[in-house]
Amino acid sequence: MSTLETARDTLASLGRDFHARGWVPATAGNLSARLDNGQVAMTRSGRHKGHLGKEDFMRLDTLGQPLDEGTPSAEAGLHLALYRRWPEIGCVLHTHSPRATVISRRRGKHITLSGYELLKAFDGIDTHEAEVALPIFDNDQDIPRLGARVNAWLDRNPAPPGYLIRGHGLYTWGRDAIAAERHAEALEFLFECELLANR
Ligand SMILES: CSCCC(=O)C(=O)COP(=O)(O)O
Ligand SMILES: [Zn+2]
Repeated sequence: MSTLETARDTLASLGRDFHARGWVPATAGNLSARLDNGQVAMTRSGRHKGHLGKEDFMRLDTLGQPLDEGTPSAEAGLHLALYRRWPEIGCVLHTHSPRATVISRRRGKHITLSGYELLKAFDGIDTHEAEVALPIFDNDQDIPRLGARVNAWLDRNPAPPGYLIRGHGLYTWGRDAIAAERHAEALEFLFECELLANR
C-alpha cells in the first residue's frame, strides 16, 4: 500500500518498463495500486502507458465511485473486483503482450504450467513440481459481463496468479507493485517457454 504520489511514481515507472518490453503497445493495458486509505489509483482511459505523468492517474473507491474528475480505465471494473475479493493485494497490472495474446488464442479454457523452476516466483510455491492453472476467458466488450464471468470462476477455484482474456491480454496482481511485476515477468517467461515448446 502507498500514498498517491508513491503509487503514481511506481506505476509510471512500470508503464515505461512494460512499454519498452512491448507489453503495453499503443495505449493498451492499465495499471492500478491500492492506497493507504483504501482508495485505488488507476490509469485514466486511453493514456500511453510508456509516458505516464501524474495527470494520467485518477482515484476511485473499490466500488467504482470516481474520486477525481475524468474517465478511468475502461477496464476499471476488472481491477476493482480483484481488490474487493482479496484485501491483501495492493497492485493489479493488465498487459497486452504478444505472448499473452497469442497463447490465449491457441489454448482452450485454461493453460496449465507445470515442471518449471520459475513457478517458484509465485507466492506459496516452493517447488517445480507444482502445477498452476490460469483461466482463459473469451473477450467481451461488455466489461461488467466479462467481470461477472471472471468472478464466477474465481468463486469456484483456487486463486491463480493471473488470468488471460482471449486475444486481448493478461491480468495479474500481487501484494504490492514489486510482487505484481514479478508475477507479470514470470508469466511472460512461462508463456514464452510454452510457445517455444509447442511451435
Ligand atoms: C488500445 S487497447 C484497447 C483497450 C484495452 O484493452 C486496454 O487495455 C486499455 O484500455 P484503457 O481504457 O485502460 O486505456
Ligand atoms: Zn486491455
